[in-house]
Amino acid sequence: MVWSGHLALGALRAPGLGTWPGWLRGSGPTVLRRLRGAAVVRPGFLSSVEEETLRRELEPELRRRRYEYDHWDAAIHGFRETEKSHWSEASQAILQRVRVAAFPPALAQLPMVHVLDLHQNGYIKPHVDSIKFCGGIIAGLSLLSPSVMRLIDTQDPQEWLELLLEPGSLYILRGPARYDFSHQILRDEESFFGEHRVPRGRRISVICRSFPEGEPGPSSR
Ligand SMILES: O=C(O)CCC(=O)C(=O)O
Ligand SMILES: [Fe+2]
Ligand SMILES: [Mn+2]
Repeated sequence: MVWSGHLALGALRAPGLGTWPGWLRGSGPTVLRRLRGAAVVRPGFLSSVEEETLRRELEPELRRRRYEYDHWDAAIHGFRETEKSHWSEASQAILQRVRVAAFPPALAQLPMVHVLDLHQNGYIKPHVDSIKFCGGIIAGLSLLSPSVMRLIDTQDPQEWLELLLEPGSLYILRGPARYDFSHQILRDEESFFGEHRVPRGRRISVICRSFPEGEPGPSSR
């Protein structure tokens, strides 16, 4: 049995089941309890002006690169990416909002922001971010296309949670959602949230991460 929010007809955004909002659906009450506060989606985190600000800043940098398909063992297929440290003032203000929303004030964060452009036929296979390069918190903005992120318990594949990521949404993975579950972005053919088809177009994500634990943090942050 699948526990989920109840989707309004014709709309992806949905009222929740109890205290669980409709942009999360999972295999059962256990997974919902375990990941409460650990896997978070905030739909409409960005205003349409903010979305456009990020898109316009990123588009010229991304367009210079080619989509990559040929890494047979890589988690991500059909993508181009960049690590970006210099941002316009308007974008810095947006990223600052993300940092405040996702990270406790004292936690060291990676200064470079990861920008990932997934082609409409691109997808991300299940993986857990390497603890060498990423600390305990991952926070991602989604632009352009909706998508479904699926989390699966690495010890028990029957336990899963799906996040509906609309353009302008912010997701946060921490604690068990970051370490005990793999995450993936479904390819277009498999992109459903419950019975609702979520057509996958090109998607840009802007991802902030905390500093790897046990690594010396950057001195001036
Ligand atoms: O595109 C995203 O939101 C997630 C990307 C991801 O999982 C990664 O780069 O490790
Ligand atoms: Fe990842
Ligand atoms: Mn990556």
